[in-house]
Amino acid sequence: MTVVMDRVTKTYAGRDVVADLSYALEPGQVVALVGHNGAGKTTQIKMMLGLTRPTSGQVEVLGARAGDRAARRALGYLPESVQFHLGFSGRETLGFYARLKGLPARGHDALFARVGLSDAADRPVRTYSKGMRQRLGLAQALLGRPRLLLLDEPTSGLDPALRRELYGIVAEMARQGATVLLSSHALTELDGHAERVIVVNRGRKIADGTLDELRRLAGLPSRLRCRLDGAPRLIELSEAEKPRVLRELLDAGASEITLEDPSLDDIYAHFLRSEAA
Ligand SMILES: Nc1ncnc2c1ncn2[C@@H]1O[C@H](COP(=O)(O)OP(=O)(O)OP(=O)(O)O)[C@@H](O)[C@H]1O
Repeated sequence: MTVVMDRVTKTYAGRDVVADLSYALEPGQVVALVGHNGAGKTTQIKMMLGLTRPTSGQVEVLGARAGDRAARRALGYLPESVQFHLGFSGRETLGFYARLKGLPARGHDALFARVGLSDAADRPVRTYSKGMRQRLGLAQALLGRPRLLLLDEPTSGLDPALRRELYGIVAEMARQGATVLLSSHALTELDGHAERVIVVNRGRKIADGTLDELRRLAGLPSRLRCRLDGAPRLIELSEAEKPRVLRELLDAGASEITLEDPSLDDIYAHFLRSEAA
């Protein structure tokens, strides 16, 4: 296991911002930690980094207690908002972080190429767009080929092309055996990018599984629209009813049939609702 959270609670000013939370992350997994603002995602990441200790429970990273030297060196972290020295070039910035990780300051051309910054490496960060700064942040997180990559809201504010690229890099890291944990506000954009989703609300885990499993668990109906006898029809139907209803509609001569599965936002809202109930 890359990460083991074992009955972890973190209390700030008498309030549990992470409450009795347990899960384990495996090598090669891309896992999304999904929850509203204040759900406790960053606090969990901070405990994995060893920046703060759990009030109770254990956080284990790569077989050691979170924050131990060996675990820290095998970790890559991209904070939610990256701030760099604007006067440094990209290359100087990466060199600085490499030294902090105990790596040589130079010789990171492959990393610049990987994040698409080869041509800008020697320009000051001041001249970088938001997307370019995020790429530099990602390059910093990838230094030293981490076995655990923690990305806090990595796609917020990114355009779709850059988002796709980021997910491409994430998939490649996972193929090479790294565990990637991404935190996110929304399920929607994770479709196809995270094989497992952990939904947290007010510090508690309320769902954990693949998107298909969460879809099944939520059991929300799909919406079928069609035209039957000249009139538009809208039918809500469960997964199990789909084949029968479709057959009957086709037999009855329905046309313009479209089937809309519940969106990931619907599923997310369902879990939040069921927790509040
Ligand atoms: N050092 C701290 N002292 C007191 N309260 C804190 C501290 N750090 C976080 N909190 C509180 O803990 C709760 C969880 O915060 P956290 O940053 O983990 O949430 P999050 O899910 O990452 O949210 P966001 O998406 O806004 O980053 C919030 O209510 C926050 O105000």
